Amino acid sequence: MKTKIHFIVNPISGKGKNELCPTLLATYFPEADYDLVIKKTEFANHATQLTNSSMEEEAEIIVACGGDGTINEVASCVVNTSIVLGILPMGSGNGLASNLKIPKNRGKGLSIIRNRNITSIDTATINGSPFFSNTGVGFDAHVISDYEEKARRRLFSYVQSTFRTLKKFNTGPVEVSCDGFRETFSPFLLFVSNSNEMGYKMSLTPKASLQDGLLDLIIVPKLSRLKLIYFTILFLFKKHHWMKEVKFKQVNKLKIKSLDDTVLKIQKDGGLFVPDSPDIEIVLYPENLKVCVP
Ligand SMILES: Nc1ncnc2c1ncn2[C@@H]1O[C@H](COP(=O)(O)OP(=O)(O)OP(=O)(O)O)[C@@H](O)[C@H]1O
Repeated sequence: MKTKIHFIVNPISGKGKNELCPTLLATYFPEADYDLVIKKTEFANHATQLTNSSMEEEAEIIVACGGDGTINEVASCVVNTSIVLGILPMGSGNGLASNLKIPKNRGKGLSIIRNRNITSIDTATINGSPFFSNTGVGFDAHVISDYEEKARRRLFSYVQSTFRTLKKFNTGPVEVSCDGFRETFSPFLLFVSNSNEMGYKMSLTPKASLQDGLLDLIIVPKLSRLKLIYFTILFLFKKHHWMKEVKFKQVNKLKIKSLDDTVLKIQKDGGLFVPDSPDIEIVLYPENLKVCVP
């Protein structure tokens, strides 16, 4: 029996113009042993439709070829099934791939899928919608909201969005509750991560693990301009835990309530997510996604 592998390629992720060359694929997956299908996404969320049809077509491995957004769309379908997720990083940040030590090099990425060294990782949901890397309701969500209006998916665009957001960022008070902990504050950051990397090798939660059955929560209340500069410098040097205002927690579920009843802006795996209510519930599910790793 041939192994069925389907590749879902997001042509616009990262620098764009992503393609998978069938001749290159054939050198890693000989026709005698593999049944390969390449599908290209044509619009946002198309990867979900394509993955669902690949599941009906009985693909055993479905490879997300893109960034964290594409992985989110593919993995949201295969989570809790025996279907294995493959990852070929083609995004801008590639946070999850980097945490899993999957390199950007196309040949190395294909070898990892061919070797079929499979592990199970934790996943999580926010108001029932899956995420795999991280989610946040603070500054990061507002940056992503600004970034999504721009055409170019580059590091420089993130930097531009960050500066624009700094000028206008404002959020109302929220209440966070988990495991006997309850806190009310107006967040600069309220960031929940399954992975130890956000992309571009940057991390707010360096102790997070994809296999510890826990989500890493970082809480930073609104800061004065001077403290914000200090936080940014510490963050760039991975020392933001030095600031007394920065709190970390490890939880397996938490609730966030918007106290002024506004529906919060949410960032989920680097994309904007609009919840249907001011009340947010985040839940971790241990090791329910199978992934090819080095
Ligand atoms: N043909 C398309 N046209 C427009 N948008 C698309 C198309 N195909 C996929 N998308 C959308 O592109 C978005 C961005 O994809 P993705 O997150 O993979 O790339 P990225 O943002 O460059 O990488 P990263 O998240 O790692 O920084 C996804 O939300 C996806 O729904």
